[in-house]
Amino acid sequence: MNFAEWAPAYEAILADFEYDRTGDEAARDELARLVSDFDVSRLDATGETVAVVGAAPRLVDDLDVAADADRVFAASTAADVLREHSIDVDVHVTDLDKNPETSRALTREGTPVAAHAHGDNRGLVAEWLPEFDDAHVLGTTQARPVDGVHDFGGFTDGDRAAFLADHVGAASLVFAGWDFADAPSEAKRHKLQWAARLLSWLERRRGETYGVLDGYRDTAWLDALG
Ligand SMILES: Nc1ncnc2c1ncn2[C@@H]1O[C@H](COP(=O)(O)OP(=O)(O)OP(=O)(O)O)[C@@H](O)[C@H]1O
Ligand SMILES: Nc1nc2c(c(=O)[nH]1)N=C(CO)CN2
Repeated sequence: MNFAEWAPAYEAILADFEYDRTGDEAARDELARLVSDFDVSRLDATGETVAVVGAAPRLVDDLDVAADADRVFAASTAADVLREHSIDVDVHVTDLDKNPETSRALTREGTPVAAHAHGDNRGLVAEWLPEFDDAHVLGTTQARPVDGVHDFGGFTDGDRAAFLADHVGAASLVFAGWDFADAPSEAKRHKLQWAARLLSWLERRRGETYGVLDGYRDTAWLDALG
C-alpha cells in the first residue's frame, strides 16, 4: 500500500483519536535521523504464508499457527511469548512501548525490527534507537514517508505487521494471538477497533477471509471515506 491509499484511513484515525499530525511527523523525522535505509527485500515473503502474531492472552493456544507458518511477523510482546516457546520471529513490529529490550536483543541477533515512530513515542525513539543494531532496523511511520522511514499502512503493532506482510508479497496471512473481545482497557479497545477496521480493509483488498474478524468485521468506515 502506498501513502496515497493509506492517507484517508490515517486522516480518519487522526480525527478519531485527536492525534496531532505534526507530532507524528516530528517523530518520523527524529527516527529518520537515527536509522539507515533498510533493504525491505530482506523480508520478501512472495508465495509464503505469514503468521501475523498479536499479543492477546490466547496466543499461548495459537502457537501451532505460528509454528506452522513459513514466516512469523510478531507484534510487540507477542515476540516474547514466541521466543519463550522457541518459535523464531522473522520481524518484530513495535512502537517500542512495551518490550524495547526484546527489540534490542533481536537486532543484535540479526533479526529485523520494524520500529515505528508516532507523536506519543518520540522519547522512546530517542532513547532506544541508538541501542539497536542499526543494520537490522526498518523505520516506519503512519505519516507521509520520508527517505529511510517507510509507511506500508496500519496503525496498531499487530495490524501494521499484517500490512507489512502484504507489502512483502505474502501469499496468505494467518492470525495467532488475536482476540477483539479481550481488550484489557477502554483505550486498548478503541485501538483494537481500528485494528479490526484496518484488517477488514486488508481482507477485502486481498480477497481473503480472516476468521479472527468474525463478529468484528467493519468496512462501513471505508464507505464513509467515499
Ligand atoms: N486482545 C488483544 N490484546 C492486545 N493486543 C491484541 C489483542 N488482540 C490482538 N492484538 C494485537 O496485538 C498487538 C500487540 O499487543 P500488545 O498488547 O503487546 O501491544 P501494544 O504494544 O500495547 O500495542 P499497540 O502499541 O499497537 O497498542 C496489538 O498491537 C494488537 O494489534
Ligand atoms: N500519535 C499516536 N500514534 C499512535 C499511537 C499513539 O498512542 N499515538 N499508538 C499506536 C499503537 O498503540 C499507533 N499510533
